[in-house]
Amino acid sequence: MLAVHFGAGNIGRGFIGNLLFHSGYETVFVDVNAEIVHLLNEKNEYKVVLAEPGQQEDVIKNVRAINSAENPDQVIEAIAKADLVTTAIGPNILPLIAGLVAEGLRNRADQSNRPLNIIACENMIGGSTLLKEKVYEKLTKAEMAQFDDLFGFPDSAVDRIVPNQTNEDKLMVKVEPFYEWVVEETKLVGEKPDIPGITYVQDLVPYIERKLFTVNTGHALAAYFGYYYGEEFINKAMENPQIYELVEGALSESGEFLAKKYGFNAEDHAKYIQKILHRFSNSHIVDEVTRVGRSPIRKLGPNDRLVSPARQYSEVIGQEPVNLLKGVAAAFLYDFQGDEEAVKIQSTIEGIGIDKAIETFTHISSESTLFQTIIEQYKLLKENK
Ligand SMILES: NC(=O)c1ccc[n+]([C@@H]2O[C@H](COP(=O)([O-])OP(=O)(O)OC[C@H]3O[C@@H](n4cnc5c(N)ncnc54)[C@H](O)[C@@H]3O)[C@@H](O)[C@H]2O)c1
Ligand SMILES: O=P(O)(O)OC[C@@H](O)[C@@H](O)[C@H](O)[C@H](O)CO
Repeated sequence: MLAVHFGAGNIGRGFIGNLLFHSGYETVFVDVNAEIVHLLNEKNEYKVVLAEPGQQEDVIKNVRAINSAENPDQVIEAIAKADLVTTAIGPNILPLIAGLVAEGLRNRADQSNRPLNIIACENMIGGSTLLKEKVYEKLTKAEMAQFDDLFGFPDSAVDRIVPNQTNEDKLMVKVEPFYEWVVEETKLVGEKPDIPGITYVQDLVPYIERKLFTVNTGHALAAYFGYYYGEEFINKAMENPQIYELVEGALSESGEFLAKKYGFNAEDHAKYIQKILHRFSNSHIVDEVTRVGRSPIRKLGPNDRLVSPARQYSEVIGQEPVNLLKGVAAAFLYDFQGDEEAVKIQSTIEGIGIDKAIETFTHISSESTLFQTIIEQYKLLKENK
């Protein structure tokens, strides 16, 4: 069985490639990082190490790679032969691979009627759905009908903390022991991929909201407040009682609306939150606040981990969240110069002021009380910096 996976980065090698190997797949990674592509083709294997006492090592074999910037034709050929296509490249990159995916699927449909599933494993609501939309923008009406029959784009939620790697062995990936991969069964075509480790569900929305608005919401607060208080790493930030309290407070707020909206058992959700706080504090993982806080424009988007739970909390619970809005305010103070989006937010604030910047990035109306609280919190944090 052949899997084509876009993105041989942290989660691609550290999680998806790992599960694919143990499920019997040969994996072809598609990436634009020439060094990683070269090394994967030279070694055809890499190590995954568990970040825990004992540091258990796993060797992932049967892998190779294609540089899509240099050899797009090889990617098109690989998609024609694949039994599964997955991605872990980042939400902002999905539109950029749509043309190549469309070409690959078109070429495949010309040769056979074999169905194929394309699963985006990104931290966003509706990642595969977005990729499908972008692929369909490249198609004729007749091709769309043909693709509807042949190709499935089930959404998914993936959870495993994989920090940026600083190992001498450039292919090796250190990962946390925990993992979860949930895939929407109803949008699959053909046979269900037999991958132990995937949980298939009928409706993905509760699962992706639970993951994004707990793991990633808490992570974002730890990153933005960690940065604010001068911490370099997430586990160190979690040692600061002020940050811990803010993160735990935000998770209890998002948990309140999630439990009410989806009927989650409150006790189980409280355990889920405690487990996540424990994962953030893992001393065997060195995870920079700047990785976790990366792309703040994306993270401040109306459907992402800060604004969506804040808005939904106020709608479902009927009150304003405190900690979630502090998280939004802290993101507006994130001025890391190595992050293009952070630089853009700061120059926008300078250019049009914080009020207009909040409206621009969060789409929260300046009429709303949420908006006023974000401004107040932003000013307080700025004054006390
Ligand atoms: N790292 C984690 O803890 C984690 C966990 C769950 C989900 N995710 C999600 O997985 C996705 C990837 O995150 P990551 O941490 O692995 O990032 P990463 O930067 O380590 O990996 C992304 C990879 O995509 C490659 N890439 C960039 N443009 C490309 C293109 N046009 N075609 C092919 N490859 C391209 C990059 O070279 C890189 O190797 C993101 O959506 C992230 O939110 C990450
Ligand atoms: O990947 P991002 O930028 O959406 O979010 C950063 C981290 O919160 C994220 O990568 C987590 O480590 C991951 O989602 C854990 O499953």
